[in-house]
Amino acid sequence: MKTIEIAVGIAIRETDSMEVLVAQRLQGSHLAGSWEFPGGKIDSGESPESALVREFSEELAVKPTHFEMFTQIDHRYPEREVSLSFYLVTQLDGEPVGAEGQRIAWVNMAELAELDVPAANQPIIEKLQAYLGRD
Ligand SMILES: Nc1nc2c([nH]c(=O)n2[C@@H]2O[C@H](COP(=O)(O)OP(=O)(O)OP(=O)(O)O)[C@@H](O)[C@H]2O)c(=O)[nH]1
Ligand SMILES: [Mg+2]
Repeated sequence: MKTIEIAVGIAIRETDSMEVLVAQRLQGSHLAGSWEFPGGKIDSGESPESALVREFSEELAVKPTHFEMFTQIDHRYPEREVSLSFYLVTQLDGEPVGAEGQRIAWVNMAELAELDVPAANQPIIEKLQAYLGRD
């Protein structure tokens, strides 16, 4: 099975607690209805960082201006194999919207733990909770 390379951004902001930005996958897409971190497929010849910036523009109409590598994992779903590069996005130019009609939300770590997420994301979320604190 051919592995699909994906760039994903975990946008972080601090209000009363640490919050991250999640988006609900659209009907008709892989893992429809689950709450993902925005991102998508890296085009051939494209760098992961360029893909991250492009996907944030397409999906959220914002520009990540500060980001760093967080972690990388490979995951095999029954129907496809993905290689996911997760970035921590600490600064955005603009206010994110669901530019493709998807629901988006800023959630704290407790709220994130309650969401239905892609199976590949579970270890990432645990790492994020350890990194940001649980509340
Ligand atoms: N964006 C994103 N994709 C994820 C996450 N976790 C995870 O397993 N994936 C999987 O990685 C793949 C991402 O592809 P995508 O559908 O977002 O790709 P895309 O934005 O380029 O859309 P497209 O299919 O319309 O070209 C999907 O199979 C998705 O299920 C995540 O947190 N964010
Ligand atoms: Mg996408």
